[in-house]
Amino acid sequence: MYLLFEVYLGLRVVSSSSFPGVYPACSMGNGTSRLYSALAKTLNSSAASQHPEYLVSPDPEHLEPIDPKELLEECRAVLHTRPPRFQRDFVDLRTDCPSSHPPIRVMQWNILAQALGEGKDNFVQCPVEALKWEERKCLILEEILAYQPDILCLQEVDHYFDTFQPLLSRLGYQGTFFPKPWSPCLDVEHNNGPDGCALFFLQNRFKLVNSANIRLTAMTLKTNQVAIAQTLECKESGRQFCIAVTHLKARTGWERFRSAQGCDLLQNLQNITQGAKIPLIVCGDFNAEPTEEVYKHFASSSLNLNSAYKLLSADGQSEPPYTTWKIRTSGECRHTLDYIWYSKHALSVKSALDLLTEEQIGPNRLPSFNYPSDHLSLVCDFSFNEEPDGLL
Ligand SMILES: NC(=O)C1=CN([C@@H]2O[C@H](COP(=O)(O)OP(=O)(O)OC[C@H]3O[C@@H](n4cnc5c(N)ncnc54)[C@H](OP(=O)(O)O)[C@@H]3O)[C@@H](O)[C@H]2O)C=CC1
Ligand SMILES: [Mg+2]
Repeated sequence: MYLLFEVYLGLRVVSSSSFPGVYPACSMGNGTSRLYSALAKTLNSSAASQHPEYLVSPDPEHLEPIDPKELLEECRAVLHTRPPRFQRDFVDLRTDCPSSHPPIRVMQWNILAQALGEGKDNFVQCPVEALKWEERKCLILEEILAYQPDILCLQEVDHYFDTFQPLLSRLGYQGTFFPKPWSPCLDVEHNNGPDGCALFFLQNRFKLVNSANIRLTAMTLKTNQVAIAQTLECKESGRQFCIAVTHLKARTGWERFRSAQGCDLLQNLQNITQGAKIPLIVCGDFNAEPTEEVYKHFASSSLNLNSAYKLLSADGQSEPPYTTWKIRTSGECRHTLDYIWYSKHALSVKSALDLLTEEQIGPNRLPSFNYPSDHLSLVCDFSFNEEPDGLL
């Protein structure tokens, strides 16, 4: 017990990237570490903004494995006064491509930075008690443990080194974090450090071949938005693929900026996949509806990408009606902003997790006592097409 309440500190590890214009990846592993504290409640979170603990990572050799069931039980004990989890089902998208290898389950999720949720987002219908980190982190972990993704692509992570990295590494994941250069979290009093993108994969399923932290540019200018791209090799099949996570610039009026960031990301992914010779999965909060230019760039790219969640629609051509739904002072915001793009010739989507219904979300929308983020998680099971037709 008390798995949730252990906190680790360690040393920063930097590995080099072979891709031009991209930053070296700050990946966990190979560091020195020490067990730091027993109770998370003793964590002085404001200290994280004075000392860059978010740049350090622990030594996995010192981490005891956790039984996921034990962690889930612990989460449920913390959440016992809350309403039960929403039921969401996987929709079978039967393809004619039987695969001899187990599917690759990918989760895309903007988990809502704690500092932004409490200090900046203005969720006027969400009680502050629903946002308490000690409980909200359990709702996030419960969601991850419920679906057990092989790969986890997260945005707005501002509790990487004190929560997700130590716990997920003990569940068998290898993680990488790339904070935003000027995270708005840092403007919030008692923040826990910058937010950023995080990418986790199960070490027993994949071997890391290459990792790149990318600071996105727009019209050649460096921006505040980032991406992580990793080439992984499946241990079962020996096949390689590239997985990327990003969080593009938010807000209306920034459509051309997002479009430029998308072009930069596509260019980086072209280089990394050698012109899509390696199959690609791109997860992200694009902060863009399907009508926006950046969406169209991805849909028409020479990387031959399709958006997985379109497959849930009757004709396979329409994105879901929403992936985020919240009420701010400015009013109700219901948008489709989150996507899982994949190489449509090399990969098949075997199933996808259905979204929450309007009834489940409820009149006060998200986040809520039942659901920890204003964005829904997206989860897909992918398989490699057995006989790629040569056009990835
Ligand atoms: N110190 C410095 O010199 C600099 C500081 N900064 C800081 O960074 C901030 C901007 O960073 P940037 O990366 O461009 O931020 P973004 O505009 O991309 O938004 C940051 C976050 O705000 C959320 N958000 C979106 N819409 C709203 C809204 N209407 N109200 C409240 N929150 C919203 C987004 O969530 P979601 O994606 O879920 O919609 C996102 O995570 C500045 O406000 C400043 O604090 C930036 C540059 C320099
Ligand atoms: Mg947000």
